[in-house]
Amino acid sequence: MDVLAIVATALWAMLPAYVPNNAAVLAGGGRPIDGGRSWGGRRLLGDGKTWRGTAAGTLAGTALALALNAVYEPVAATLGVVADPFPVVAGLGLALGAMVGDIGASFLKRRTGRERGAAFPGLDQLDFVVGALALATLFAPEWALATFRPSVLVAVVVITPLLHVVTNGIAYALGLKDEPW
Ligand SMILES: CC(C)=CCC/C(C)=C/CC/C(C)=C/CC/C(C)=C/COC[C@@H](COP(=O)(O)O)OC/C=C(\C)CC/C=C(\C)CC/C=C(\C)CCC=C(C)C
Ligand SMILES: Nc1ccn([C@@H]2O[C@H](COP(=O)(O)OP(=O)(O)OP(=O)(O)O)[C@@H](O)[C@H]2O)c(=O)n1
Ligand SMILES: [Mg+2]
Repeated sequence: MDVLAIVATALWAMLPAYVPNNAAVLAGGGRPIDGGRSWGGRRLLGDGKTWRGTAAGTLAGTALALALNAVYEPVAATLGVVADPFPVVAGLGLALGAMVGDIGASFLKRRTGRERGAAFPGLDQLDFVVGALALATLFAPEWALATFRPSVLVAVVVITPLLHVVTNGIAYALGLKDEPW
């Protein structure tokens, strides 16, 4: 695979894991998943992880995977994407995994004394990637292992932090987030 095909495949395959983060920001808020509970004097997760945001993110990512399948032939082939269409369980795994990874990162951030919204460079950019790849591999092992070959994984790990910084900057500029990370 040439570099362009590797990058296009990484972006294409990760879209159902990227968009949940955006959807959660747009639809987030409401009752926190941890119900306000604390552990060791600090919140379990914090008010940044809500049921509505998690549900919206999971739905948006899964729906996007199915939408991408609908345009798979003309778009993926043109972009040089080397991946099979998303099995619905792969879309679900990517989307739910992104949310679970982000929730896990919030748990760790609270345990290390970071308040809600505090930056944790590296973790903030890759938490949802770990969750998405883990759940996609769990739910759809054949598709995930065939799609996320080593070269594509390297592209995901390199590109995602850049995308995360840019889109968080856009969200902050648009007033959608209180901090640009
Ligand atoms: C191109 C297609 C098919 C879909 C793109 C769908 C889409 C919604 C793009 C919007 C990206 C954007 C500019 C959003 C800004 C506004 C917003 C709602 C931001 C809020 O989210 C910020 C942040 C929150 O995450 P956090 O909780 O962890 O802090 O979101 C994190 C961002 C990412 C995880 C990465 C986002 C990247 C994308 C949404 C995809 C970018 C799309 C491409 C690079 C093109 C796809 C290329 C190919 C070859 C398919
Ligand atoms: N499962 C989720 C994830 C995100 N969000 C919404 O998206 C915003 C941005 O998400 P993120 O940056 O991950 O949360 P933070 O507020 O920074 O909280 P934390 O410090 O726990 O990351 C959150 O404030 C929240 O409004 C949500 O409601 N539910
Ligand atoms: Mg944050």
